[in-house]
Amino acid sequence: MTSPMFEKIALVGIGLIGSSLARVIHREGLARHVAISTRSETTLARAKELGLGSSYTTDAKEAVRDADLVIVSVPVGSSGEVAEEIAPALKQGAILTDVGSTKASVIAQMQPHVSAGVHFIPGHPLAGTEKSGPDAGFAELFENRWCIFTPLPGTDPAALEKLSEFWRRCGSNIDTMDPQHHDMTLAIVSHLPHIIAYNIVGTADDLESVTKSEVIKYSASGFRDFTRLAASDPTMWRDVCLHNKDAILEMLARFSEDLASLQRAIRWGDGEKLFDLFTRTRAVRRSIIEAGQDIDVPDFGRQAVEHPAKG
Ligand SMILES: NC(=O)C1=CN([C@@H]2O[C@H](COP(=O)(O)OP(=O)(O)OC[C@H]3O[C@@H](n4cnc5c(N)ncnc54)[C@H](O)[C@@H]3O)[C@@H](O)[C@H]2O)C=CC1
Ligand SMILES: O=C(O)C(=O)Cc1ccc(O)cc1
Repeated sequence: MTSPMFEKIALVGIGLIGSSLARVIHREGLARHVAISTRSETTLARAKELGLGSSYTTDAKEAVRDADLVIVSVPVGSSGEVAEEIAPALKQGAILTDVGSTKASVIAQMQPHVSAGVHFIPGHPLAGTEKSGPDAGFAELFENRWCIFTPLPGTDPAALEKLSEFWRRCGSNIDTMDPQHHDMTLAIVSHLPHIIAYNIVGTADDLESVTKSEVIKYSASGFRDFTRLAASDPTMWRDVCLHNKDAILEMLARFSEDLASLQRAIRWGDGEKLFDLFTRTRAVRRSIIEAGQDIDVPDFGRQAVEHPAKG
C-alpha cells in the first residue's frame, strides 16, 4: 500500500453512504485505521460481519478520538445531535465533514458545536440509490459523480484541498458553492423528483384495489421508474423535506403552476404547446447524455435487502 492519505478516518453512520465510503477507503488504501460508529448494535454488528472497518463502537466519541478525518453520514435531522456528541472528542486540526443532502440546515445544526481548531467542511456527494443500510453500499458509488462542498467563510484552503483530494481518490469530481445555492439547486434536481415520485406512487396506491392490482401488473413502464425513487429511505427523505423546506416549497410552487398550464393545454387540445414542451424536455435529456451524466443507478448492491437493520 502506498502511504495512506490519513492515519485514522472515523465514519459516523454506516448506511448506504458510510459503507460505500468504507469500501472505497479500503480499496484505495486511503487510511491506516477506519473507525466505524453507528447508533444501533444490530447495524454495527452487520458492519463488522461485512468487515467494513478496523474498529467498531456505538460510542461516536470513542470512534472520532485521534481521527484526522471524520465523516458524518446520518440522516440530516440527526446532524446536530451527532455534532454535539462528538465535538468535545475531536482532535485539534481534524477535518470534520458530512454527506447530507441539504446544506444550510446541516451547517446551522453542526457549526455551533465545532471548536475553532477543527476544520468543518460541509459536503454532499451527488451519488446514491434507493437502498439503505450497510449491505447496500458499494465502492464504485462515487465514480464520475459530483461531490459539492459548501465551505464556510475562512475555511483553511489546505484542509479543503486535502478533503477534495480524498473525494477525487474516491472517484468524484469536485465543485463548491454556497449553501443556499446548493439547497435551491438540489431542490429542483433531486428533492422534487423524489417528492413527485412519492406522490404519484401514493396516488396509485390510493386507487381502488382492482386498479391497484393492474398498477402492479402493468408497471413495466413509466410508473416503474417512479417506484424506484419512491422506495427510498423514509427517514432520510422525511428529514430532507423538513430541512430544505423553503427551497422545496419554492420549487413546488413553480412546479404546480407549470402543471396547471400543462393541464390547461390538455383540456383545450393545445397540441402545439404540448409538442413544444416535449421537444424542449427531450433536448434536456440529450444535454445530460452529452455531458456524460446519464449514468443509470448501477446494479452493485442491488441484491441488498430493502429494509436492513436500522440504527
Ligand atoms: N441515500 C442516498 O442516495 C444519499 C444520501 N445522502 C445523505 O447521506 C446521509 C446518509 O444517508 P444513507 O447512508 O443513505 O442513509 P442510511 O439510512 O443507509 O444510513 C444512515 C446511517 O446513520 C445511522 N444513524 C441514524 N441516526 C443516527 C444517529 N443519531 N447517530 C448515529 N448514527 C445514526 C444509521 O444507523 C445508519 O447507519 C443522509 O444525510 C443523506 O441525506 C447523500 C447522497 C445520496
Ligand atoms: O437514487 C437516486 O436516483 C438518487 O437521486 C440518489 C440520491 C439521493 C439523495 C442525494 O442527496 C443524492 C443522490
